[in-house]
Amino acid sequence: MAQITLFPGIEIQHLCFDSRQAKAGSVFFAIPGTQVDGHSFLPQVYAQGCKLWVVEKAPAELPADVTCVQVSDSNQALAEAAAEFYGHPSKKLKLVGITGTNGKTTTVTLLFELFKRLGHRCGLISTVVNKIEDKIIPSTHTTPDALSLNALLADMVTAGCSHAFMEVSSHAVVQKRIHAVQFSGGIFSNITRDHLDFHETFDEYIKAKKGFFDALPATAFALTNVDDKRGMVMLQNTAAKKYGFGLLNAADFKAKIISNGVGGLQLEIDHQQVHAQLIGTFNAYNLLGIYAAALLLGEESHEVLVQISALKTAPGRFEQLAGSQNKMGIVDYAHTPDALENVLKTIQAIRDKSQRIITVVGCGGNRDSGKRPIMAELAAKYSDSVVLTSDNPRKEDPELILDQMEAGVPAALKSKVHRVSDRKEGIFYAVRELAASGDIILVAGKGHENYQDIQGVKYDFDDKLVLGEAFS
Ligand SMILES: CC(=O)N[C@H]1[C@@H](OP(=O)(O)OP(=O)(O)OC[C@H]2O[C@@H](n3ccc(=O)[nH]c3=O)[C@H](O)[C@@H]2O)O[C@H](CO)[C@@H](O)[C@@H]1O[C@H](C)C(=O)N[C@@H](C)C(=O)N[C@H](CCC(=O)O)C(=O)O
Ligand SMILES: Nc1ncnc2c1ncn2[C@@H]1O[C@H](COP(=O)(O)OP(=O)(O)OP(=O)(O)O)[C@@H](O)[C@H]1O
Ligand SMILES: N[C@H](CCC[C@H](N)C(=O)O)C(=O)O
Ligand SMILES: [Mg+2]
Repeated sequence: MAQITLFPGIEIQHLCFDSRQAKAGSVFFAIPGTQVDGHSFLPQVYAQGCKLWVVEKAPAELPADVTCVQVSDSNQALAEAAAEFYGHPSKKLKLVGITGTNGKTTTVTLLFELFKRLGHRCGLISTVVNKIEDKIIPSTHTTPDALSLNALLADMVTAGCSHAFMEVSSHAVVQKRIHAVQFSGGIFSNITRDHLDFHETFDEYIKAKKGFFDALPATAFALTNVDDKRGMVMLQNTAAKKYGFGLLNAADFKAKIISNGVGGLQLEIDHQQVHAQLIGTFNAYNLLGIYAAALLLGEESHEVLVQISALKTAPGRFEQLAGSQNKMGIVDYAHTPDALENVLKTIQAIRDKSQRIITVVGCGGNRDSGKRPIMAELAAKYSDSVVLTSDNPRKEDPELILDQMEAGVPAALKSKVHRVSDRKEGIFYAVRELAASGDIILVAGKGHENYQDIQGVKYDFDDKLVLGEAFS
């Protein structure tokens, strides 16, 4: 029980924004959503005994025993109430958020593992999993809704955590999921096309990410990738202390790649050499980003580098699987054109030239359709053979998604491309029919995911398990 500013003098037992959870003692926030309008459930919540409402639009008839507060933005009101209800847990933690198209999960996972190694009690909020120290809490979103987020942060405080690392998605900024959450630091990884189904234009998508930095307090640090074209723009209006990291341009934190191979990356950071187990130039950025964040949080440079060398890749991110006949499998979450290009370039750079690259890739349904032809073209450009297949078709027809992908493949590359809409059959075809001894099979797009969403039903599916089966 707690009091919140919206309802002075009333003891609140519970906050909710889903009518199905409303009961006596709850405050119900009516939110206009993308599918339905939360205001249409007001009669239902009343019938369930919930008489404290927060609305954007005043109801035509208000029962006499209901206290209704009208606000201009229910999402924002919910975020403020959630922070109050849970006692502003973010202020009791060193909370660092990261935004960007790619690298968020990798960065927060590495930061969480690094800070545990440095002796701190930590929390993690990510696409793959949420954690309070070693306790696992399943993740449903990259960034949880404001209520779940504040509840999770409060549990971290109760568990004695000093630090928490979380992903900040562009959806979360727009829907105010992080409004009223106080960050000690913000990191920007990069921005390339994605989610244009939701944001409509690339400018809107950039604006959403920038909104995270605009809202940081002066006490926080804002750390940006200066090698990204939009890196400086992100920090233009922030009150936070500004820092940059990069491999190419002048920056507060700089790194040089000494070597990049199957065994990992050899980097020079701050005139010190460090060997990391992660592979690829994009991971050099992720590693430099976490090094910079660690120093900005007060950690000692040498100790940080010692611990960085022990870090392993995040689940489903460039995970390697050895197969029969020396075939090598790589499972990676590349589901954007930029990520796919980076991963394929990395494989090209580290492979032995006799090894051919066979890529299995699809594009999710009910998501940005503009990336489909681009991803198929990139797959064909950088691979010796490609199997276009399904990746969470959701409510769309998988064959139509494949038609859109195939349309992006230039005529000269068409002979490399095969089409097998069933993902399991696609992986088997790549491993058993297309790959020869020693070849590399990249299975891209689903990484850690353990389901395939077809028509709203989530069927068990794990790229790593299927790949293992195909190898056996
Ligand atoms: C597009 C989007 O972000 N949608 C999120 C949004 O839902 P919505 O606006 O569609 O809500 P809605 O279904 O129209 O309902 C409107 C309101 O009515 C309420 N309602 C609904 C039904 C009912 O019976 N009673 C009731 O009260 C709902 O609780 C809601 O408050 O608010 C919901 C509650 O917080 C989220 O679960 C939902 O995430 C959906 C499932 C989703 O797929 N989101 C993805 C796109 C997402 O958020 N992705 C990002 C980024 C991913 C990445 O790049 O990593 C993420 O952070 O995960
Ligand atoms: N710094 C980076 N720059 C570009 N690509 C990257 C970077 N880090 C990882 N990738 C690629 O992007 C994929 C997704 O990485 P990761 O899961 O860390 O990103 P994310 O931002 O959390 O994605 P999502 O928005 O789906 O949660 C990886 O599997 C890899 O292919
Ligand atoms: N967070 C991203 C993940 C996409 C992963 C891919 N497997 C897909 O389902 O499209 C999204 O929801 O758009
Ligand atoms: Mg993520």
